Amino acid sequence: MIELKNVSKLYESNEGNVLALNNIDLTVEKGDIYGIMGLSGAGKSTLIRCINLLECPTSGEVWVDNVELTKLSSNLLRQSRRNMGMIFQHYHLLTSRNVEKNIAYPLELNGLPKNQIKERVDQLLDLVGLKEKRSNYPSQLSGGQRQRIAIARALATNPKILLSDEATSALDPITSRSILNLLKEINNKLGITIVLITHQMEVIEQICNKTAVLKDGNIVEQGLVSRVFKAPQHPYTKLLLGHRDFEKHDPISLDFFRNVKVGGL
Ligand SMILES: Nc1ncnc2c1ncn2[C@@H]1O[C@H](COP(=O)(O)OP(=O)(O)OP(=O)(O)O)[C@@H](O)[C@H]1O
Repeated sequence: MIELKNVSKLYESNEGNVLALNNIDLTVEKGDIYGIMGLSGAGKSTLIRCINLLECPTSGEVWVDNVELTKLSSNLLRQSRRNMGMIFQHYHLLTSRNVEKNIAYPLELNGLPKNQIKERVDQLLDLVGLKEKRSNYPSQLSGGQRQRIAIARALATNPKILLSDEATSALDPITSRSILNLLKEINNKLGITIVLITHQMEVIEQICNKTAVLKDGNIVEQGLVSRVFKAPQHPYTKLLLGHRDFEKHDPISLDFFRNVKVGGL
């Protein structure tokens, strides 16, 4: 279980301060696929990076499986992070290593013997359906294949939690769907809890069971996806979902809508 308690993040700089997260309370239960949605600048990346403390909250507590990460020494934090894999919009694969070596990388860092690394890499290649690409380099793969390898690498150390930072945003709709299906399969088969951030409401609808809507660093609504999508309570959620329906059902009008300045409507 992941719990954020009263988490705030203030970025301070000479250009001015930005309160990216404002008193966030969030609980993700074991086995959830929890989707955090919001527009650009809402604070999504900051929030997901606070879960594994890639970003340190200015105040508040982060708990994972009853351990308060915000209190851990850097050594213990490093160990705790092994329980959390992460995938990114632009994959972050190592270009000088082939597929096999990319997946093996975290296992090498953990000092696993070579024969066990090979066995684990084989299992993971099987899971993501890319056995035949084991000798290829990232530059020789499509975006969808790169993301599959990034997922395999993120799962190499058997994490209990997978964090997904806009993992399908750079992909076409069909490839995006296949990656989301893979994430769902991983959640089902391996019981891995997934937290994802996205600005695409269809991603939430396709695989998440719970969601939170983030606006200007505040969670304005959270709950079961089935409830939030059917009966949104907050005006901002209604606006986001209303726009999605508009996009889905009326693409011709949308072209017009895109060209109209909001202030001029
Ligand atoms: N390192 C930083 N220093 C200062 N301000 C930052 C920093 N990182 C993010 N911010 C600001 O914090 C706010 C939230 O940013 P964040 O990247 O978390 O939003 P986001 O919802 O992930 O946006 P996007 O979808 O565009 O990636 C923004 O106003 C951003 O400019």
